Amino acid sequence: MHLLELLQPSLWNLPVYASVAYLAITRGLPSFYVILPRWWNLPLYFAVLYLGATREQLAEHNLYDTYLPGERPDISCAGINTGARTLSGICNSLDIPAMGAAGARFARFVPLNDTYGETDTLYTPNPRTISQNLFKRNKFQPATSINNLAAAWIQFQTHDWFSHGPVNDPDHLMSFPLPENDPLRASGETHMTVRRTIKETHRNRPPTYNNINTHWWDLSQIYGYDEARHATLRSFVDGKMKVAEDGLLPVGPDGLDIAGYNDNCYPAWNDTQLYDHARLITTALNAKVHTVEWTPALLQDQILQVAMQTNWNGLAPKWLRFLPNIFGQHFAEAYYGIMGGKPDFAGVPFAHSEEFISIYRFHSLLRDNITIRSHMDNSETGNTYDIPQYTFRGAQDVVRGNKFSDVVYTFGTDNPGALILGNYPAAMMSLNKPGAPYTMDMGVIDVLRDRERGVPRYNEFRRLFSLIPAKTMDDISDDPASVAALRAIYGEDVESVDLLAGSLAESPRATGFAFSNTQFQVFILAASRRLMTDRFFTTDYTAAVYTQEGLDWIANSDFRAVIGRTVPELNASVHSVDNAFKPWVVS
Ligand code: HEM
Repeated sequence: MHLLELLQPSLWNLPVYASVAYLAITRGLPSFYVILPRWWNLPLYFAVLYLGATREQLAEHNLYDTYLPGERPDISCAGINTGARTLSGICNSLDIPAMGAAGARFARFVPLNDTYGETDTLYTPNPRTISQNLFKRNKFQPATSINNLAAAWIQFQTHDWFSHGPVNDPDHLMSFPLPENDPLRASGETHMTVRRTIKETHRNRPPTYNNINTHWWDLSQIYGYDEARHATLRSFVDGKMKVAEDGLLPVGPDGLDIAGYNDNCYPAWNDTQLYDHARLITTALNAKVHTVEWTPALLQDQILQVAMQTNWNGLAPKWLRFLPNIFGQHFAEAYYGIMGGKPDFAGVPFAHSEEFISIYRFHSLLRDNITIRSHMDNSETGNTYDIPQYTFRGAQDVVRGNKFSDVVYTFGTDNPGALILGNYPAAMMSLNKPGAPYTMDMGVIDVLRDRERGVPRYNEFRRLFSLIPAKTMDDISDDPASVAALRAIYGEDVESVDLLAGSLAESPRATGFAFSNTQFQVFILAASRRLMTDRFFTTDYTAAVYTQEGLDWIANSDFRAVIGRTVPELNASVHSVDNAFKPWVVS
């Protein structure tokens, strides 16, 4: 039996302070690390320290490189402008130039031996039953603490961080029988088939998967990550990206957006210099908005507010920042903030991981429909879009068929869906993606991808992330209906609960948290790491590289300012809240 399981019954019930004392003693005081259920009940600064200690613990136990020594491509940075982000992400690290580049393998946050894809259990329990009986939304349940911009924002970020590629493997399929009572059987279908993810296989170790995007937080979803694509995005005048005549993103022949950016105050600079600096500055501002605004909106707790501000700005007040650091790297990260500090790889090259992707399976955020309302008086304009109408090429109809200010206002005042069981939009379960060979049940696909890629199921995942595993279904959730729903699928077999199912069911959650504590554990590790490992957020976060104007621009902007600048009509609405991702006060 695992040590954590032995501890569980007493820990779950003991008051939190007794748990701290008990675990500090049993684990040995020097590490200061304790696994705390309900850590959010700790006093503010104790909780922040606890999160810091957790991050160190996770960095020690949960980082696994998928490259063996000598396997990374040998790349030279000679002749490359290392003062700017490269398109493909090479030469961010000057020591390991191929680190984090487009096409590099995903890393893992769990030991490699635990990452063999599932075989015997791949279709058990039946993914379609999980999708239809456990995930599917009957009635929309809103996440009332955030607005729909928060949902749009996170999909935008994930498209920067990772992609397994637009096309899956046509030669390797996953296929399983539809449940007996499945409505699809009425049309003669007996099985559901999904293409496998394209992978690399290796002798005597698990397969690996490649990120076709760069791993760096570099806005590659806007700027592109290969020459051919990039050439179509740039205007090559004054460092600007292309925008359409109406000021919106240009549209490609496939009916999908192409991205853009503007602004210029250095007239002597050529197009490339302007472009390189604009990209650095915009990218850092994007990272700041995510760190100190999006995250505290999703995780509305004062502890997170302080923790995320600490990541970006550090705990030290301005007038005490001159003090030299005599305590080392970890102290510096907390005292001065990560930005502009020394890089910290925790001994493992940076890459996003499969486990990181899995915790962002947030499709339940999506609304069944978007009803556009006027930013002038909140009245409905008469245009409503359901999921098939607002996704893929349909997004153009929403953005171009309405006043842009009304669209952004609607997103600012609508809630997305809550990340709980029974709230996954039904339309996402019969999704027709342009070019895809079959209709997709995204609930099925979310489950199958994790099983296929060897992301551990919920309970094992918790163990591997130093969390106390559930002993019975009742330990997963305080909500009897959620527990009953899990039992109806998984019986008493708590080990078979899928990661997404357990995460959506999990409660209690930290005060104000939109997602589970299990997902949050991954978040603690990944959110800091993508800043700490990036040269342009650490060593080279300087006026010499960014310009002082650039650093000031980042320091003085927030997402409300970005929206107010871009859509001035919304300046008042967006400033009706202290965080642009919280529901705006209606006009
Ligand atoms: C606008 C509506 C959306 C549509 C149409 C959509 C569609 C898709 C599709 C087609 C896939 C790939 C399926 C496959 O593996 O074969 C996918 C994957 C994924 N989606 Fe969405 N999605 C949407 C919104 C979101 C949102 C709001 C999030 C929030 C974070 C999200 C997170 C993810 C993640 C994490 C993956 C896995 C990516 C990977 O395996 O590389 N999606 N989605």
